[in-house]
Amino acid sequence: MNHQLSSTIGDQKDTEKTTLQFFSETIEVSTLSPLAFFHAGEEEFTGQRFFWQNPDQTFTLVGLGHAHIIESGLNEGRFEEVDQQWKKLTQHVLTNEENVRPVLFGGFTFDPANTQTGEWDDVPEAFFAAATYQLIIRNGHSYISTNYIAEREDAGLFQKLCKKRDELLRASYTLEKVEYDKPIVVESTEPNKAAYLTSIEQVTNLIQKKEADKVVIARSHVLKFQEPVASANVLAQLMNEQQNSYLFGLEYKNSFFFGASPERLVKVQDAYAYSSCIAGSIKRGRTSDEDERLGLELYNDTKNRSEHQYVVDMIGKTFKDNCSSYTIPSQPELLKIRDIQHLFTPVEGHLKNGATILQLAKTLHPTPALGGVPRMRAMEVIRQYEPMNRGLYAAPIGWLDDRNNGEFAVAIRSALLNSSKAFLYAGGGIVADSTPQSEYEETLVKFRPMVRALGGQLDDE
Ligand SMILES: C=C(O[C@@H]1C=C(C(=O)O)C=C[C@H]1O)C(=O)O
Ligand SMILES: [Mg+2]
Repeated sequence: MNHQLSSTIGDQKDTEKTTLQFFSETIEVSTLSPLAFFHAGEEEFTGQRFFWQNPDQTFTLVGLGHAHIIESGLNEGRFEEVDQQWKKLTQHVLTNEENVRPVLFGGFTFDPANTQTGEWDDVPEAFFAAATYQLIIRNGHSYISTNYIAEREDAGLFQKLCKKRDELLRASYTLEKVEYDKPIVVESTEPNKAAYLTSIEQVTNLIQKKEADKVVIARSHVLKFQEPVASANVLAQLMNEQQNSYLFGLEYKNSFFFGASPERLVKVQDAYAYSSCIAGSIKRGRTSDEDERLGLELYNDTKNRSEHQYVVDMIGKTFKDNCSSYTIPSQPELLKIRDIQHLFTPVEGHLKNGATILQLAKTLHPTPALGGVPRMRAMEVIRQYEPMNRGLYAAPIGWLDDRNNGEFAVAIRSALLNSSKAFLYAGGGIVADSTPQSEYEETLVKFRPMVRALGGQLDDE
């Protein structure tokens, strides 16, 4: 591939012999199902795959195999560590296609200071990967990049990688016809329901005593299946059922963390940044009349409006600090997705001072939509009262390239699948006038997308 590749930074001859180079060769292929491509990697790359699709389906990303992983165990400094390592790794990118950049995909845990043990014990505080085989589908074009990192070009390795790429591609075209059966659930439990209900009462009291303004409390729901469930199967269900959401999936060892989130944390495209304030919730109606009535009820409800406003204030301040100009509407709109309606305020602006997407993610996380106000006090309250460790749930998940473009969603409406067991997560914003029963019911609505995808029982479907 030597003669086709050109270095994006400086002259290759200037680089020291020991410098690592990022070799990336891209081919454009005919329209390809991203799910089939993901599935094609099952035999060889299970545990080393990722999947991402944005809500309007203009950008899809699939990774098979790890060309490189970046992990961090740091509490403070994990965002910076990922940022620095990625910059170093992509200092010398050699590519034949300037417009398809190497991508890093992964996520952060919600709270590295949480010490509760459980299903997340293995997972580092930050886990990111650059894929050996990276599929990007955008504007109707499908590109597969074959990536490896080495001190110098390795023609033998590259040839082997290309052979495998062609096999994966052929397998993908056959796998497009696969039909996926819903998993069969044999057990469904709410392991910490009582503890959750008590915690809502305690946290509401504490807020009434002005120890905090808002705290988001979550809980889990556990499903067990007749047989191990494949990652590709749950992605297939999400692609069918959860349009208008970020669809994401990240394999780590024997686990698969996946979800369908409506919530953008941050997107950066050519130094322009976008975020979204999403907080305040009500179910969908069974008829359009009922749906409209519920929407109006949500819109005019002081409890939900206050939950929402804390998020607007905080994200608005972040944009004020980081942008030369930005826009934030003065009133929220309603965001309607399959099972739920939310109050929604979009925010966008021109970045100044060259803030990186990871710096913005660090500043924004956790917004009061998932943490609370004041932030530090809310985190302490969550650690003390929430009956679990969130792991990657409610935290930033997404991608960035080597040119500071990228996008992170907030990993809600999500679950951790481990062979024939899944942990589903949902929470809600607690303010002074919250009540345990209505918060519990709100989490039931938020569990629905994952329960549906995994073949669980929904009372009205
Ligand atoms: C915490 C979750 O969702 C968040 C909490 C919301 C609320 O309390 O109204 C709404 C949207 C999300 O920001 C979740 O889905 O688990
Ligand atoms: Mg709420």
